Amino acid sequence: MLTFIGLGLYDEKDISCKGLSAIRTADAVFLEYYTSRLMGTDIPSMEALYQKKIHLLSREDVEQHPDPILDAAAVGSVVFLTGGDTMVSTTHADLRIRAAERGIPTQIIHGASISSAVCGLSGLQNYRFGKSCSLPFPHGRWMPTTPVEVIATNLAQNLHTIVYLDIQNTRYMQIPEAIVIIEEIAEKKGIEIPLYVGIARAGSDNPVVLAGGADTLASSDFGPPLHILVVPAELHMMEREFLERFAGLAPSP
Ligand SMILES: C[S@@+](CC[C@H](N)C(=O)[O-])C[C@H]1O[C@@H](n2cnc3c(N)ncnc32)[C@H](O)[C@@H]1O
Repeated sequence: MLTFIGLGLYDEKDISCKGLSAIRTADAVFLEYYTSRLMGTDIPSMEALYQKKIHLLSREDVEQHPDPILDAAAVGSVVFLTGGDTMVSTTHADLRIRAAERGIPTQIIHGASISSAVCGLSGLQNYRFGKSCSLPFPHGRWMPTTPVEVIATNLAQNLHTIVYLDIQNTRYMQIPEAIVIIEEIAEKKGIEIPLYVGIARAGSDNPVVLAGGADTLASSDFGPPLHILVVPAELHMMEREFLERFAGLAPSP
């Protein structure tokens, strides 16, 4: 049996009771820590709560050499852990399909996801979101243009956009840096982005949520990662009021 478990958003205590008991009774525990991370904890604290040794997996382990995970799941009970919810903005559907091809039973135990936390913390209504995008770190002079194209397409259809920010080993893209990159590309393409919402440390006791223009957010201190950005479409009345009350948006004249 291969059980995919979402760990939730911030620390080891965000896991569901169902997820915790599946880990405690598992024969092997694998953790994928490259798509997202629980910044309020560390692996020794997770192992202490789970009462299990964690095997840390790289992207190559999961996407190119998953056989050790599948071999273990063919003969015992294996749990595969991911930050957030396990199938949201990840490629783990592929691993579930590979398990099914080998006749290995699978199940999912869900965790809280940043994609729904964004709606709760910003007041932006979930049914008004278009396609989301990821902003990678630039390589030398190369800058990714796709995220800005996704934002422009969504804005044209009056839809909000989630922008996931890159994680590379222990380097985490932060909101001010992301805005500088997006604004540089948007300017070259003649696209104007009137408003951003930046969210830091969703799921912690002190999340920061700020709404404003590029200059305001690029010069704001959001504190430690993880960070995420939303580019809102035209705001509905209640969305505007929520952002004014909870995210420092300047009241409209
Ligand atoms: C590729 S997505 C994976 C989403 C995850 N599977 C989930 O359901 O939450 C990871 C990105 O989401 C954002 N993110 C995840 N957790 C976050 C948190 N607690 N606070 C702010 N941003 C977060 C960061 O931009 C991070 O790089």
